[in-house]
Amino acid sequence: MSGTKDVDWAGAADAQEKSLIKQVGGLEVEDKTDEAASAAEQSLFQKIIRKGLIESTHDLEIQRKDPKSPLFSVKSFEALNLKPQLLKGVYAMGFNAPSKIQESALPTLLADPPQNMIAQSQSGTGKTAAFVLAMLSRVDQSKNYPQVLCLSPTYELALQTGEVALKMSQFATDLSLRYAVRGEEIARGSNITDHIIIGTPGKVLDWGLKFRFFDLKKIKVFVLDEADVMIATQGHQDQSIRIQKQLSRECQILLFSATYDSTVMDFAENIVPNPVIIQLRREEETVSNISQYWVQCETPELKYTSIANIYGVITVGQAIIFCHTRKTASWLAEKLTKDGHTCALLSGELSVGDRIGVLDRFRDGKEKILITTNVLSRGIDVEQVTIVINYDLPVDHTNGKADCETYLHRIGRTGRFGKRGLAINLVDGEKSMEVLHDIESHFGKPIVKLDTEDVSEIEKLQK
Ligand SMILES: Nc1ncnc2c1ncn2[C@@H]1O[C@H](COP(=O)(O)OP(=O)(O)OP(=O)(O)O)[C@@H](O)[C@H]1O
Repeated sequence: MSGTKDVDWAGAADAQEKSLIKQVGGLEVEDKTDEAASAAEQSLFQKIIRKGLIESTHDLEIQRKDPKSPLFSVKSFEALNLKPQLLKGVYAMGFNAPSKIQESALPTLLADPPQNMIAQSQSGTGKTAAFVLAMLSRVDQSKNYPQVLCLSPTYELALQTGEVALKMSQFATDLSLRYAVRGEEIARGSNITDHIIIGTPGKVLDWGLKFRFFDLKKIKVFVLDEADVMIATQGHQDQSIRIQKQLSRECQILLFSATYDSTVMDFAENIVPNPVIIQLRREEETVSNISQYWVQCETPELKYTSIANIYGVITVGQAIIFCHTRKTASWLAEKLTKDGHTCALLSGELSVGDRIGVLDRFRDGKEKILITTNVLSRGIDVEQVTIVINYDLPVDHTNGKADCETYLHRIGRTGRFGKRGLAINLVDGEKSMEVLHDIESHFGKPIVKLDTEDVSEIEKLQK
């Protein structure tokens, strides 16, 4: 899948540069965190930057409503009795064997009589591929009306799912798909003849209920994708429920989510009657292979000096620096660039396409330092990052307390795949010292003080 080719990176950098010059008048830190990237944008960004399947060694938890029904899982796609064209499509996508969640979900997804399902596993574990395969398998091509309906939270996410469906059905040429998203129009009084509809809740409601372009009662499979993102959008929850109420009692209802908090669960149980629930626990991340340090520096200037000192002494592969606000991030990028470092700046005001462009350049090693706000702490996977610097420690913006989960996500960007990584935290006062102590006691691993004025101390970092 592309998404990077149209990116005008230089243009984006120029635009950032201009806004940076406009914005940055002094050193005072703007009290605005970078929350601009919505849940849907984050999800899209992660999907696009992901290079493949995230393998998990963690166990699945499966709850069945019917304890008598045997639970089985498959180790191969052949065992699923798929239509030959679909099996061919799956292999053409480079899938050799089902992923962990697919092993257990697919037999249930394809079972007869159909069963409802709620499935949760972290982003990238193969959920989309699983439900798309179920969607495609249930279509009866001899009937020219919509039989499968998939709701996505946004236009872009709907298109992503559609692309997977198109690839997987590349050999099933008589299967057709239609997007129900903004910009797609149909003449009044028409009937949709495509087998599959993928769309956003508002448009689907219009097409199905208001204009009756298709019959919701004839839908055999109803998929709610990215339920966690869906409920984060005002109105989507109600629209989804209104659609669900129109479906026949036999319709198979499937709900997928990357997270599993109580709001998602409440929504899921409200909309999916009598489901099989499959959960893949998130891989525990640890800080065990990351050396953590902290540096006392009371002012932004001193924070800058300590970064410069570290760079002056040791050879750093690639680094990510996390700031609390866009303004600080812009200021730091400008200052480091002036001092001859090649830096990239990534923050929430960039479009998803521009963010991908910045990240691609960093991955290719065109810049050695990536400065960012929280936008990036999840989902990025750059193998060569050897050092993470918390220019500002992560705090929960609602109460100002240590945000340990974000800390783990941030420093988890280094020391991946068992390699040793380095995390340096800049502490600029009592408040951030408190935050540091909270993080230290949360993970139960010491964060060691580092004097960046002392060359021999910095040299030790490399050993
Ligand atoms: N069985 C498989 N073998 C190899 N690669 C796979 C397999 N299933 C999915 N993939 C690939 O792994 C990546 C992640 O899969 P997918 O998008 O289905 O995950 P997801 O759990 O739906 O993620 P999200 O929650 O972000 O929607 C994709 O690039 C997909 O092509």
